[in-house]
Amino acid sequence: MINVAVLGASGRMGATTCRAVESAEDMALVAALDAGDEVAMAVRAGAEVMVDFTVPSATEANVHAAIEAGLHCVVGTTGWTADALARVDEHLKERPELGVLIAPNFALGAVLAMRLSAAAARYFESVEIVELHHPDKVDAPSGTARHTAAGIAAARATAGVAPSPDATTEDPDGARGAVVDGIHVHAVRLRGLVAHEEIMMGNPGEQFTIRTDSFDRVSFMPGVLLGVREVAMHPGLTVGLDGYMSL
Ligand SMILES: NC(=O)C1=CN([C@@H]2O[C@H](COP(=O)(O)OP(=O)(O)OC[C@H]3O[C@@H](n4cnc5c(N)ncnc54)[C@H](OP(=O)(O)O)[C@@H]3O)[C@@H](O)[C@H]2O)C=CC1
Ligand SMILES: O=C(O)C1=N[C@H](C(=O)O)C[C@H](O)C1
Repeated sequence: MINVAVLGASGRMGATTCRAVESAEDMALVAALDAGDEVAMAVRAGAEVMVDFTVPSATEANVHAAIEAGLHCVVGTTGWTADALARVDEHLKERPELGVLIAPNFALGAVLAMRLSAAAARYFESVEIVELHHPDKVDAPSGTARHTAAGIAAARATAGVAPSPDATTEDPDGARGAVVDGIHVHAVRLRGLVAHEEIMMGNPGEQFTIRTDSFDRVSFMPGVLLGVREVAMHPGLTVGLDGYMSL
């Protein structure tokens, strides 16, 4: 049995994760914690793995507290900067036996969309990303869109591909969206949506679109449970669930 603590347990993802852990035959939910609770409570409850679905402003401190306490971490919360990841990496040098998985998206379709778009992007002149979410989401662009853009930008840089053509010189209202690692990212917030992403690529006379849709938060659970099962076998910091998959 793997003893699991969930941080952010009353939230949309935390509550879904608690139910998934309780339903898993090889796991026990030993602590369901929220704002105001301390990671020490998870340790006292016998947790081995902490799952974090909290808020971007809290997640880094939670992970450092968990490392200090000797817990493996599976993190779905967004808002991670390169500097924040580097600090976790550095902290883990003091506890080389621990694993930390930080994954911007646990849905299989989203993981595949990130990998496939990075593989395809070098073959197209233009690439843009549209991410679409429920209106209660606090951050934009989504963590998934940021990670997707980073992967595409790295692949295009390696292949020596020119920036996407764009003749826009007048855009006083920001209609062209955010620019993440040189890739335009457009964020839609609409009641009825859960989590969706479209990566659009274009060449003269053709378009290639990769789309992933999470219609329900249960879509993230196989990935979260995979993370919980595997994290102790992957010491150090892993960013992205694809690090635990054969892709
Ligand atoms: N990686 C993935 O696959 C996915 C990632 N996400 C990400 O997960 C995060 C959570 O999303 P979601 O569940 O929709 O958000 P919610 O707002 O529904 O849940 C966040 C929860 O965290 C709690 N919380 C806030 N601060 C702390 C803290 N310091 N310690 C413990 N708990 C805290 C909140 O409590 P209170 O309300 O009392 O403040 C709330 O219960 C977001 O960053 C989102 O982008 C979402 C879906 C999938
Ligand atoms: O807040 C959400 O809902 C989601 N957040 C993650 C993100 O920012 O990419 C993952 C998924 O898109 C759902």
